[in-house]
Amino acid sequence: MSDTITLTGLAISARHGVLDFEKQIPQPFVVDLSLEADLAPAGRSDDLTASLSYADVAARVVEVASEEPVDLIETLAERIADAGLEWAFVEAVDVTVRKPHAPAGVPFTPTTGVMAGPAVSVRRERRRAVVIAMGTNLGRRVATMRSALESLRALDGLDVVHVSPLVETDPVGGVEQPDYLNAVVVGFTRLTGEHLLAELHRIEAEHGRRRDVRWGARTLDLDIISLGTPGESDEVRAGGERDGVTPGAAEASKSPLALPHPRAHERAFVVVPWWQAAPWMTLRTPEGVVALDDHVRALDVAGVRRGPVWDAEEYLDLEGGLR
Ligand SMILES: Nc1ncnc2c1ncn2[C@@H]1O[C@H](COP(=O)(O)OP(=O)(O)OP(=O)(O)O)[C@@H](O)[C@H]1O
Ligand SMILES: Nc1nc2c(c(=O)[nH]1)N=C(CO)CN2
Repeated sequence: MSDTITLTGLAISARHGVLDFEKQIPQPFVVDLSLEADLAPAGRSDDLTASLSYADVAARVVEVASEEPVDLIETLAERIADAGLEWAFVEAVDVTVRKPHAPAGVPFTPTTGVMAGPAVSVRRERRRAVVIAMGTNLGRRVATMRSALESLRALDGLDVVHVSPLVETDPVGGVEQPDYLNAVVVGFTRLTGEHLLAELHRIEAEHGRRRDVRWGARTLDLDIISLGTPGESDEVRAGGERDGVTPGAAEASKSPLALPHPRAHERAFVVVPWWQAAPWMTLRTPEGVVALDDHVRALDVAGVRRGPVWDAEEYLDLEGGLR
């Protein structure tokens, strides 16, 4: 369960309802709203810009409720949920809309502690495609990969849908080190890139990851390769601060996150297992959005070999599985 910002009992006067007079004469609506987001950065920094002001949230709900009247409280709840998800930082929204004076032909009697009248509740989650690359070249590599996969599958907010076979790969990056096992998982997530990255760092740390030599040996490396669908409105493009690499960042970002991963497209140890897991996908390269299936054919894949069998077969997509 993620962190939440909750506003309870927001009292609004508005003109929604199926009956004609309801669109003429305002009546009370009471909204409960809960926004899921990662509040740890704000909690640690005590900085409002790392969060969302509940005053802004309240104002936005009033604004949405004041727009042109609709028949159903379902529609109002849907609109409020949509407005909540417009904040990039929000991962899911729970909304309850109550109509205490609803004209139902029967009076509603307030019960202690419970507001009278009809209510609807909806939950809407952000859902974006995500590609995560895994790698290890220290310790018990297969056990580490299996355990890391279990951690990813257990991560609240991430649905793992396709898992590649393990590939064994020559180390890339110039540092003398053992061969890697690599794999790629593909799925959907409601988490923001920053939140997902924080969770990946936690999983890396739980597997003994130490950050010393860049591109050096590691027990576990988890990278976000892409978030959202390349070329679509939900694609996340963010500039990283390292190297001054800005892979087409749409806006300057305070976060160290670089998306899509600026080096993934040139790394056969990422592209080959990704293609094995989900060959129909696309990726963004410096030349634009290309089909993974075309891109893999143009890549030097000499350093990538079939790896040991792991327990991921049950998640493997058959078409994209080992060939
Ligand atoms: N898309 C991303 N996925 C993972 N980490 C990222 C991403 N963008 C930026 N980072 C940041 O990069 C930092 C360094 O990551 P890491 O130590 O895994 O680098 P590396 O694996 O040695 O090199 P590379 O980034 O080339 O794979 C991380 O602390 C993380 O904050
Ligand atoms: N073959 C291979 N080489 C690498 C890898 C990796 O996962 N596989 N990761 C690196 C830094 O992320 C550096 N080099």
